[in-house]
Amino acid sequence: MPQQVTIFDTTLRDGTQGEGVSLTVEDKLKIAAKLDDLGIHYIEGGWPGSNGKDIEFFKRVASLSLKHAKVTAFGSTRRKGVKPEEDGNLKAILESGVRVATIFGKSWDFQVTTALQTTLEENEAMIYDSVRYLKEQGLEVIYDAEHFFDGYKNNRDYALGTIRKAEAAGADWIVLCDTNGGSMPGEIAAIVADVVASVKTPIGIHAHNDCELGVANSLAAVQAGARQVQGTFNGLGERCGNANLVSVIPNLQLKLGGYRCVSDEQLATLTSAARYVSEIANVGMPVNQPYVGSAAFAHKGGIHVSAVLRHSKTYEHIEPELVGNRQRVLVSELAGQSNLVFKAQEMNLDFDLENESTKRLIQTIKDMEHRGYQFEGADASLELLIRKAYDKQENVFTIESFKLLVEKTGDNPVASEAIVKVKVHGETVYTAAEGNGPVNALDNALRKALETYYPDIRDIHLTDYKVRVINEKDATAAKVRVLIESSDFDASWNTVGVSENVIEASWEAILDSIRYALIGRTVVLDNREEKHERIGIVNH
Ligand SMILES: CC(=O)SCCNC(=O)CCNC(=O)[C@H](O)C(C)(C)COP(=O)(O)OP(=O)(O)OC[C@H]1O[C@@H](n2cnc3c(N)ncnc32)[C@H](O)[C@@H]1OP(=O)(O)O
Ligand SMILES: CC(=O)C(=O)O
Repeated sequence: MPQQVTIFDTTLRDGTQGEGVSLTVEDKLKIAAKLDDLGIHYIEGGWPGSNGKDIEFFKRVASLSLKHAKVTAFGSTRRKGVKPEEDGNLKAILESGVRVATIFGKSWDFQVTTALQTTLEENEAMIYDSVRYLKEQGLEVIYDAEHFFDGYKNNRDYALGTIRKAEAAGADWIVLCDTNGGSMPGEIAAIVADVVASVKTPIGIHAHNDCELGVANSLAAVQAGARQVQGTFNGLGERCGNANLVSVIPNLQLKLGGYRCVSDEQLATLTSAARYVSEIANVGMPVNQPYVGSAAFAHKGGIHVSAVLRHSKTYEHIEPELVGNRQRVLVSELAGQSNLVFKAQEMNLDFDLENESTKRLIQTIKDMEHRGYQFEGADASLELLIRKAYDKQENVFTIESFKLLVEKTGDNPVASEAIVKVKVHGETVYTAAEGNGPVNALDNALRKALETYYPDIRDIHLTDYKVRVINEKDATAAKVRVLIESSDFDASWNTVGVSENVIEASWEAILDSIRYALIGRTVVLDNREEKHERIGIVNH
């Protein structure tokens, strides 16, 4: 039977102590519901003694009717010299209506005398009284032993004495915190093993990531006998963050063997849950985030791709689907034929990959990347290149010319106007449009020219625009790479343009975006609708 490890998520409390993280009550509720779906056992919703937002969260969270998770409110032990029943923090926890309280107290003698500015005995009494009081009120109590590892290293007897007070008062869990994140896995393992042998209460671990060991230290603690892991999603948290549960969970369940945190079905939603939290928290996830990042199973080197297509195990440590991720192949100057085979299959393109065009296409891609293009983030431009190489391009329009007028008069904002001359289905169309900048004006003028023929174009929007200088040493004469993301109601796609002129680079990316979007769209000619089939497509 696998050993159950309890997962305690503190994204909504410790995670919000991370720089740049600020969650509204709605954000917190959405994240709580997602964590519950994933099978997280405890969700620490916030510190009701700290602010009104957290008080509101606890009022509203009951309406979520969570299926798995217990919601817990955080707070400190009673203030020095204050009775627990008169302590504001403890009162706020009780008033929040939770059935589980998580309170932290000091384990490090130095912290007691320096930060709390009280005596070692009063600190022990603060811990005992607070846990006892909450237990008497009928709550489950998780006791977080702040700075436990630093305290243990400085004064083992005192540190152990503080958690014995929590145990004597009836704590349900004692969680050892590496609050400053400075401990090494070997130290964590040895100290946890000593604690597990010294107290009867189940032990947990709360590790911070200051030495990039939050996950490693959590695993070491579990192997030494801890049965609860506290952490946050995507490692959000103060300074360098907390142990990243998104890595802790699959490591425990898929790697260490013998541990279980959530069901296999729930584990298969890990990637979408991590991405959801990243979206709601508005904190981007690194593409190379283990297990769930978009590059976690992305292969770029031709040799790797060739092997992975023969068997994914050659370059993948797990099947990505176990955590809800997927294999990807990137096409770049490091690509070989295998990268294109994969891409063509992924894009459902039907052409003979054995012919000479494939080799020429790879060379074209390598030459273009040398000139500054980057296709790994521009799948739509890549698809157009592949189609062109195999003569499977739908040339729905050609640009004859464009003109731009950028004018600044007096204190007025700069005005931009574009005129484009486009040949579409044999007809020449002139259009003019204004925009909030020259690129926007061009985009608007092109759409205006095409929308009579392709009414769907109104649903397409430019959703992201990035410019990168690619040979900085030439200053204003440097080349720029423009990456554009566009979307409609169903999908989003990325295109690239490169030039020494930012407008030309943008124009190239816009044209690719619109050309890609119009593949297979319905065209209106003489008030008749004609459905254009996507050519070169295999239907599976
Ligand atoms: C390791 C952790 O992550 S702990 C969590 C840290 N997170 C936060 O602090 C976020 C929320 N905090 C807050 O909103 C505020 O700090 C509050 C409301 C809790 C307290 O605000 P204030 O009353 O203005 O106190 P302030 O923040 O300046 O100082 C902390 C006080 O808490 C006391 N304190 C610190 N730890 C503890 C503890 N474990 N038990 C009891 N008291 C404690 C300090 O001694 C100090 O009190 P003192 O000045 O009487 O000595
Ligand atoms: C309790 C807590 O958040 C810490 O010690 O890091």
